[in-house]
Amino acid sequence: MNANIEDMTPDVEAEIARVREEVARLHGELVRYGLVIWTGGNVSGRVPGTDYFVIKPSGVAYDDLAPDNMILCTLDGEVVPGTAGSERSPSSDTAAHAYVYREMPEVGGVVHTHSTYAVAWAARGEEIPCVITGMADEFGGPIPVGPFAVIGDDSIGRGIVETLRGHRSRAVLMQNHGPFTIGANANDAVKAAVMCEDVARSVHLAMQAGPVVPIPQEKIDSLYARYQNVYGQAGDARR
Ligand SMILES: O=C(CO)[C@@H](O)[C@@H](O)COP(=O)(O)O
Repeated sequence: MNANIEDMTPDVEAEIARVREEVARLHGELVRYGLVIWTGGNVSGRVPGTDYFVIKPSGVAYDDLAPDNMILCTLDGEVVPGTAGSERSPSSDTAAHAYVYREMPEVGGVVHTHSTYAVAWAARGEEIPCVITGMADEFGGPIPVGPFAVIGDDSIGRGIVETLRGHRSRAVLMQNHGPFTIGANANDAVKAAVMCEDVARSVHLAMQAGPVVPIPQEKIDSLYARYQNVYGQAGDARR
């Protein structure tokens, strides 16, 4: 894997700069939607057409995140030396994000949060059943639970990939930990994190008051197909 900054073309440098800006800015969306407490969450974005991704430094306050302190990594999860931000330690979940990018080439963004309701489902090790139309739209079925995995190596990444590969859901609740989401790009993965917490909260509240009503599978399928293919504006990127 080429990690030599001297070999980067101006086009690659421009893409890295774009992804640095996007990833830094999207951490603000985690705060805006109330998905993170203190520094407990991270966003990364693949640099399209390269073997790099950008992720935040570990344990740095969200207010202090900026394009130049985002960290450029190879798909092996190694920091690219000599690049902006490389003097800092990358996110604790860097190996997990790297594993997902290596194993799922269609994924362009990965997000992790400790959002309250999704973490509560993860603590119970219980998947979120698909009982509201907004969930059928976005996730096409239940949000599954992934295995318990230690933090710091690629165990979490392996759990994410084994749970989400071939699954409609772009969110997984890693047991006893919390949600990880994937997307076509970092913005798409942040959207999945926002929607995951929203449905985790709604379904949790519904279940406190009594049994929930299942949606027939064929209705879930048609809601999912409509939302993925028709919803929004004709010119919009669907994913
Ligand atoms: O989940 C954990 C640790 O439990 C981490 O992802 C979270 O605290 C964020 O860590 P980073 O600041 O990204 O290193």
